[in-house]
Amino acid sequence: MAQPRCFALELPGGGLAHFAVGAAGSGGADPDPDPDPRAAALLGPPGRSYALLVPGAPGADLAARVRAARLLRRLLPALRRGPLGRCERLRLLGYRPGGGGGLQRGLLLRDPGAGPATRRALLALLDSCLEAPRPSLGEFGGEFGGAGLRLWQRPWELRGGREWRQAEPERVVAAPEPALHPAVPDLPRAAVFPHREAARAVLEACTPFLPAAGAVLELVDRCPRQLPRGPFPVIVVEGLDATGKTTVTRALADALGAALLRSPPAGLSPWRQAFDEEPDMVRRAFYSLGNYIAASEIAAASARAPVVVDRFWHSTAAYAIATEVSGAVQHLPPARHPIYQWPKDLLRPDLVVLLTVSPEERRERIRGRGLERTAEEEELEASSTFRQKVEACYERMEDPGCHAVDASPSREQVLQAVLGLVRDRCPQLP
Ligand SMILES: Nc1ncnc2c1ncn2[C@@H]1O[C@H](COP(=O)(O)OP(=O)(O)O)[C@@H](O)[C@H]1O
Ligand SMILES: Nc1ccn([C@@H]2O[C@H](COP(=O)(O)OP(=O)(O)O)[C@@H](O)[C@H]2O)c(=O)n1
Repeated sequence: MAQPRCFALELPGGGLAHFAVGAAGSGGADPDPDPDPRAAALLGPPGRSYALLVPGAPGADLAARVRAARLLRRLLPALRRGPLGRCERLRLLGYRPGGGGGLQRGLLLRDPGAGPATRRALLALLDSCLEAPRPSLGEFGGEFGGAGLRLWQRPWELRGGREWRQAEPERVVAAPEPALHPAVPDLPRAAVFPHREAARAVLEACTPFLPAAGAVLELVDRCPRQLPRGPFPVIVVEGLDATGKTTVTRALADALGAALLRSPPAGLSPWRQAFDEEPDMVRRAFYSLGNYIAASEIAAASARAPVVVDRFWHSTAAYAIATEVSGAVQHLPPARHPIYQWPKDLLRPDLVVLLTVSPEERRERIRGRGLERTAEEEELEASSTFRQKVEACYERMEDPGCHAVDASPSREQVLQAVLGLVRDRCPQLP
């Protein structure tokens, strides 16, 4: 019997509901336990739901994983148009219990009207995906019977390469919530790269279709792997957008007579937008390599003076984990998990300051700054769950950890608080 396919469905408001399709998910005493009622409410009548998933690829096949990630990103605009635009979209992750077989990333589309137009639009979307592998499409349904609501899923299959038919229904049953979020084992390959080579390999796989990848690889390959850093301290300032990083780093650099650097470094600015439009896996590889290029500049500068850095590896890791791990804070990898460990081949700062302000103060400062916001900043604004996950990841970082500083007071008070921390933690400062 094929192993059950399990799914993690991100619920409105940030929870997660797990269910299985095919063989009984739990394998427990009752062969057909009904799924989590929160999932059942989103899968069963009166509306109609569809699972649109991009096939996973084994970890080693980077080109296939990049292709799959780009395919899903390419589908998103079409999912906001016509009948599909009227559907509720919820993040859906397909996985095998115990790992293996590659994660399937995608969406659950909930059509409240349960009309045929949605199904037609989805099959037309699949027809437009000419390159292999195509996304998979499963349609959910259910019947009320003596034992209550019985849910099933029927995959759509292309018969003879030209006719879409529905396969036999498979039961939707309960599945136990795994100890770790199903995306966590994949993080070191997909988003939080443990060393330069892991990030480099992703951009290498992009060079056939993304010229910017070749340009960034050229820059990072000029950076020596062994970095003789100087005697002066390296201080990183981290925090959510609009917490005051730019303001604090400038004032701190002035006060210390320090060099002021940032990651990604200015030299990567010509390609940043191109990567921000790529899927998360590619985007995170870009920012990871940006950290290695910035490290080269930091090492050189630390021979001459203290160095202050605006964002570094903690930004890359915190945003990557908070993005990849669906659900809420409780679904993140627990504190002490290795994913929060600083990469062994990346220059390690002497102090990391984490600026924190209340959501209200942050909103006020964003308004005051008046600049347009990136999609990620919009997400931070729209989703308190995402923001809480980023903050929780920052707090779980280790070796070095982040030292939180309340950045709500006046600019001068915040600067004095940071200077006090620097003097405590960087005794080598002249
Ligand atoms: N301590 C502070 N009190 C009030 N406003 C501040 C303070 N620090 C920064 N700001 C303002 O908040 C906005 C965001 O600050 P900025 O330094 O750009 O944050 P970040 O670099 O973290 O996005 C700017 O308009 C800045 O002038
Ligand atoms: N070292 C870094 C810096 C930024 N980033 C990503 O880039 C986003 C915005 O960076 P930014 O420099 O524009 O943010 P601000 O400093 O303008 O607030 C962050 O939220 C991260 O997702 C990263 O992953 N790693």
